[in-house]
Amino acid sequence: MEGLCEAAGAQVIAVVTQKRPAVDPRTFFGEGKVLELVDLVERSEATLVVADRELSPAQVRNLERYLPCRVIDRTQLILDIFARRAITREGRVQVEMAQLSYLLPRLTGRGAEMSRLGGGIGTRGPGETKLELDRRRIRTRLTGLRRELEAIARQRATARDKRLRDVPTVALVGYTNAGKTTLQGRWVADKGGGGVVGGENRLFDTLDPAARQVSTRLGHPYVVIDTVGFVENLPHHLVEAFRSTLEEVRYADVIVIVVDAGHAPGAHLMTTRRVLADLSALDKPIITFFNKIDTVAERPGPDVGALASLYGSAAHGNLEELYQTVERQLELDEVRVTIHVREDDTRWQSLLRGGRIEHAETTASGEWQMTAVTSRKQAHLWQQMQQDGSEHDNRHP
Ligand SMILES: Nc1nc2c(ncn2[C@@H]2O[C@H](COP(=O)(O)OP(=O)(O)OP(=O)(O)O)[C@@H](O)[C@H]2O)c(=O)[nH]1
Ligand SMILES: [Mg+2]
Repeated sequence: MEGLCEAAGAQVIAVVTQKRPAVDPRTFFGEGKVLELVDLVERSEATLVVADRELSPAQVRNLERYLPCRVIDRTQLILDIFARRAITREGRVQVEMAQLSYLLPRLTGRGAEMSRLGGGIGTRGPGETKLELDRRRIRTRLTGLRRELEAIARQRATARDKRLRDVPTVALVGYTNAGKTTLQGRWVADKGGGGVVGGENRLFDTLDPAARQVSTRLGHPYVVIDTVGFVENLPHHLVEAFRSTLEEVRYADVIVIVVDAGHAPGAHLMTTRRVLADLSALDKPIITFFNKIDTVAERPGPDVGALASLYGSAAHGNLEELYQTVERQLELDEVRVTIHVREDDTRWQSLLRGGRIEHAETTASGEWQMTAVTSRKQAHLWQQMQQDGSEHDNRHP
């Protein structure tokens, strides 16, 4: 919560917690705690109170009656961060939809309600959102935004179809600030020759999934997709609005969960897996990658070790091992195969798409014997072709 506040540009003065069998339906916190808050706000001259749960509109109103400052909830805070970060049209449309859906049930139809919202955290709207829009106009706007988003989603699906036809995809997912964008940048630098894109040390730095192509040593291409970071209790409106963006994860061939090994790795891994479950993506090949290993004294730390044994395919900060695991999963890793072919049979050339001949000689029976290095997938296709055995089979794998 403190991280989220800082991401929204707020400075955290104090953290107040309360343990209670049930929330007070009127003021969320109990009466004594509210009075304690009033005192704290007055003494510290704080200008904002953020509740780490979703508040009802009535609870916000009642709290603001006591407190000499604005009161917002976790959802509003996250919406605000997203509004600041959204860059592309799709990102902006998604955030605005989420903001308006959040706002809609909170409007009472009286102008006074709306004019109470001044500037500052939790009130920012992207684009031409005007907070004085009434309900009907908000609904009309929502319909328009939904249409626009559908059109963008169609474009995205077309682009994705085109990409999927050609190359397999790896999606980097994980808690916000885990290091996904940085990892993608290094991947591209190590494998694709592209420049490194440095991630920013701030929450929800990436809102728009960026796809970048890399290739294996043998030249087989694949795409690494960076995605929006997860956080626990991601507001429902946001999950809905960002569904088309998150869809990218569902279409990936392999998912790499990036975990900051030095920062609540267990809790963040659970949150990430829960979001993946929501996206029905848990049945995909998943590789858990423990990142920022340099920040933990022991390597790997005891909890990281336990998590790693729980989620078998984990790699500890070793990038080469990660690339290899991913490429093996995509069947793009190198294998060595020995083949026997007649001189006039040229089908073997398809085996070498992106591969190379390591050794060749003529055998006593007049056949060629060759040792080829190629991808597992090509070798597999070659084997199938041999089994099909048709002389005229000139399909290109
Ligand atoms: N010490 C250390 N810091 C790292 C490592 N990888 C990334 N970082 C830092 O962690 C911060 C966050 O990195 P990003 O790559 O932006 O993280 P992200 O997961 O893309 O974050 P969001 O897009 O906000 O979800 C940046 O300041 C990085 O420099 C690492 O291996 N070690
Ligand atoms: Mg990022």
